Amino acid sequence: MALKKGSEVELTIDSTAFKGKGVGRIDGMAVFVPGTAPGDKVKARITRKKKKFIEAKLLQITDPSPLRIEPACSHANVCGGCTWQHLPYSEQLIMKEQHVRDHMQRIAELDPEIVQPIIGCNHELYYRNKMEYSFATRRWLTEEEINKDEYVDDTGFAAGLHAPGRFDKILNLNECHLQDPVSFQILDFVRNYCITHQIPAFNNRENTGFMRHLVIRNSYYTHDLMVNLVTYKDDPELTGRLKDALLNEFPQITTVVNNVNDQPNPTAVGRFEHILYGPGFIVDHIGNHSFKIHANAFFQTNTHQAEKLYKVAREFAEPAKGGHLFDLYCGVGTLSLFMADKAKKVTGIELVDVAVENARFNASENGVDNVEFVLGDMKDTFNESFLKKHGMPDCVITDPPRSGMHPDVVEQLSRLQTKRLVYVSCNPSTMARDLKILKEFYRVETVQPVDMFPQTYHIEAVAKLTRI
Ligand SMILES: C[S@@+](CC[C@H](N)C(=O)[O-])C[C@H]1O[C@@H](n2cnc3c(N)ncnc32)[C@H](O)[C@@H]1O
Repeated sequence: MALKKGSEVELTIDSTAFKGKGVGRIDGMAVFVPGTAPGDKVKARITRKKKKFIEAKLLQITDPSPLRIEPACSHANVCGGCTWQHLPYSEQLIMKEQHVRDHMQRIAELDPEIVQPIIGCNHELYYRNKMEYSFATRRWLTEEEINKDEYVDDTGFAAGLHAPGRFDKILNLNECHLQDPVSFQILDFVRNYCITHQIPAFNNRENTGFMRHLVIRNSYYTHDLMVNLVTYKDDPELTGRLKDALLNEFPQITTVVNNVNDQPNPTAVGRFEHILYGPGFIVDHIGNHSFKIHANAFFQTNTHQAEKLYKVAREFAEPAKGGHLFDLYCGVGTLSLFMADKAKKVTGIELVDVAVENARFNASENGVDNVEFVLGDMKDTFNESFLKKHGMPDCVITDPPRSGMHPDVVEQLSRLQTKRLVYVSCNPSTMARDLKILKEFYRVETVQPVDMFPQTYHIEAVAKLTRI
């Protein structure tokens, strides 16, 4: 069989790779086919051929895997939000655990046996406390729509989620099952309001238009509900009218904010923010503590499961009892407060100023006085003079973003004389990359996968390291 770009191939999918793609083999060569399940027999077209692997696009499932189930959502096969809805949750968990094992073995070169059985989530749908929807003037057309004979309108106003791997195309959502149902109702209302009142979506090619994103945050325990309108221009009259319409339709909304991002970058974080209604933040709980969360501050998106994750981190940090704990990449101080009662002192570092403000407020609001939070970029802040000023830690918890830790931070941790390091990560590949370096200085004792994101390939994991 000719294995070159454009060739059609037939194969059986036997496993999944990280990022959710199905993997089959032709002549011993791994072929990655997105949208497939182990056991599927498929026809696919080669889109990329590298020395060690091939990427292919699914053309047809000729014999579906017995594992397949009917997805809950009609967008499941084309949406970038959930890519594993065609698999039962029990299978998703098996695959996620295996991915963590594979990463520890292949990238970190660790014994995969250190990976513990995964901790699953009780809620398979509607588990998110935050959704970030986007608007666009052009909507993503599925192949089926493109191949239809009649004309398909792809202009106008689309509101929804990105098509997989595409930042310029938005899948116009008719349903979504990741956050409380009110979240999609608000999206649908804003879309209809904008179309009726001729408020244009942002056009990311020409940098024109108005509506960029809609971010909805709801708290799991207090039922606070925040709507964040992210716009390209600052137009208080227009956003004021939209806010009034929203409050009229959804009286349960507790706060409305407007982030104005007048720069080309696609982020939902504005250059500045207006509070249009309510306090400008929501309050949620993890464990015994309550947390004030502003629109642009990080908060674990699965509140219920975050408590399980933090319990693992707390158990792994055990030797810190009575000692000094560092909470690197601390966000709004959630882990710091979760650990504070067992430490003499906790020092957190965080890049985002409003998150640090929230962290300080959260500490005082919860009556916790043995924590301090430092604003700064980890790679510049976490240095010798920081250690001189704040003292040596007995235990360090690090919870970096998806990209993992900056090499300078890994190097600093390698030098640090701390007994225990607890690494919390939402990306096993960058965690494995960092562990490969850290294992020269620390024994990686155990890795605990915790599923925070059902229906997706994403997986959180916590590693326990002890200084050699
Ligand atoms: C995965 S979150 C973890 C937050 C917190 N531990 C929690 O559980 O809510 C990562 C945090 O790192 C912060 N961050 C990202 N890059 C950073 C950097 N270079 N220096 C310091 N903090 C950073 C983000 O703003 C975010 O709050």
